Amino acid sequence: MTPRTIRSVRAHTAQGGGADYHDQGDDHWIDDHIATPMAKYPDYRQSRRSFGLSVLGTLVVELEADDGTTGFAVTTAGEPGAFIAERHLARFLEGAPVQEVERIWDQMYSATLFYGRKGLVLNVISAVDLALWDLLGKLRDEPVYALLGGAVRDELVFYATGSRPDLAQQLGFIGGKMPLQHGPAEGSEGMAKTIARFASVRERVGPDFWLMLDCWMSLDLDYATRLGRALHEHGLRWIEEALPPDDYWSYAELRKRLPAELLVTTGEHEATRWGFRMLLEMGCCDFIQPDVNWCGGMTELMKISALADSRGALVIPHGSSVYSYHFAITRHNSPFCEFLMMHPEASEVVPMFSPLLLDEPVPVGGRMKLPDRPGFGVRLNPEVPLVRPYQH
Ligand SMILES: C[C@H](O)[C@H](O)[C@@H](O)[C@@H](O)C(=O)O
Ligand SMILES: [Mg+2]
Repeated sequence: MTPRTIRSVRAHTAQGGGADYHDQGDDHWIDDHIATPMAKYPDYRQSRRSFGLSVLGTLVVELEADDGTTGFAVTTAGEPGAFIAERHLARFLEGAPVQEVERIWDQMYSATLFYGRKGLVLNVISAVDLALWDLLGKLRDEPVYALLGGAVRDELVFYATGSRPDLAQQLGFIGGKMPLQHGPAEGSEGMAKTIARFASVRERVGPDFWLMLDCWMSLDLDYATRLGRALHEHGLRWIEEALPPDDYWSYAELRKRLPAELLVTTGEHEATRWGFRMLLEMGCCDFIQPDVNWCGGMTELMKISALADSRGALVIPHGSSVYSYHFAITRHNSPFCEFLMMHPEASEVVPMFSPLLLDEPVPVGGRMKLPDRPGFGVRLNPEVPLVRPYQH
C-alpha cells in the first residue's frame, strides 16, 4: 500500500460537554459541591466551574491524508490547544507519513519540552496522536484495537462514576465511585457527612458491591489517612486521587498508612512514561489511572502500560470514551474500565462525550462489546458548532 501522508491539520474548538465533560449546565451531579484543592476558598467551594474547571472547552484535532481520508480525536484543551496544534505541532505532521506515529510523537514532545512536559501541552499531543491512530485505522480499514494487537477479551466490564452507586448497581455495573463532597476546609463536620453518606450507600448496595471514593486532589496526608481508615470500616475498595499529583512522597506514605486491602489509586492528571514511572517506583499507588486524552495519547499509553505490566500493576484508564475502551480491551492488565455517568442525576447511561460524538458506544448491563468499525468508530456530530480560531 502506498504510504499515505498527512496533507493538513485543522484544530477546532467546541463548547458544552464533549471531551471537556465538566462543562455541563447547572444541577449536574458533577458540579455539585465536589471537594477540590480550591475548596479552602469558600467562594469556590460549591462549584468547580466557578474556579474555571471548564474554562478550556473541547479541542477537536482533524488530520486529512493526501487521499482525502480524515481522522480526528478530541481532548480538553480548547482555544489554547488549537493554537499549539496549528501554530506549533502541525509542522511535524504535514507531509509526514501517517504511520510514523513514533517519530511524530517524539518530535511533538521534544519540541514542546521547553513549555510542555505535562498538562495542556500533553493534552494536545494526546489528541494529535489519537487522531493519527484514528486516521491509520480508517486507511487500513481496521479498528484501533486491532492495530494495537487485538482484543484479549470479548467484552469490557465497567464500574460507574457518579452520585448514585445504588443506581449503578441496578444498571449492572461492577462498582460505583462517588465524588468526595467535603474536604479538610469543612472540618470534622464535613468528614462526618462523608462517612454517613458512604455508610448509607453501603447499606443500600450490600457488602459485596465495590464502592470507591474520588477525592480529586483535595486532601492532605493526615485527612486522607483518617478518612481512609474510617471508610475502611464500610468496605471502601479504593481511595482515588486523595492528594495533589506532584506530592509523590505523601502518596507513598498514605499507601503505607492504610490497610493493604484498601487500595490507593491515582494518575488521571499524570502524564508520560516518566511521570508514571515515578508513581510506580515510589510506590505511590496500587494501580494507575492514566487518561489517554491527557497522558500523551495511545502511543505513550502503550509504553506506560508495559511499564506497569512489568511491575504487576493494573492500568485502569480514567474514563475517556472510545479512546480508553480501544486501549483497555487489548491489555491483559486492564481487566475493567471506568464509565462516567454523564446524566445530570447519574440515573441513566448516556454517551460520555455527548453530544459531540455520533456512534459513541455505551455499556449495557455494565458491559460492552466494542464495535469493529475503522479507527475509533465514531463521527463528529454535525449539529455541534465547531470554531477554528487559528489557521497556519
Ligand atoms: C468525579 C470526579 O470528581 C471527576 O469529575 C472525574 O472526572 C474523575 O476524577 C474520575 O475519576 O472520573
Ligand atoms: Mg478520578
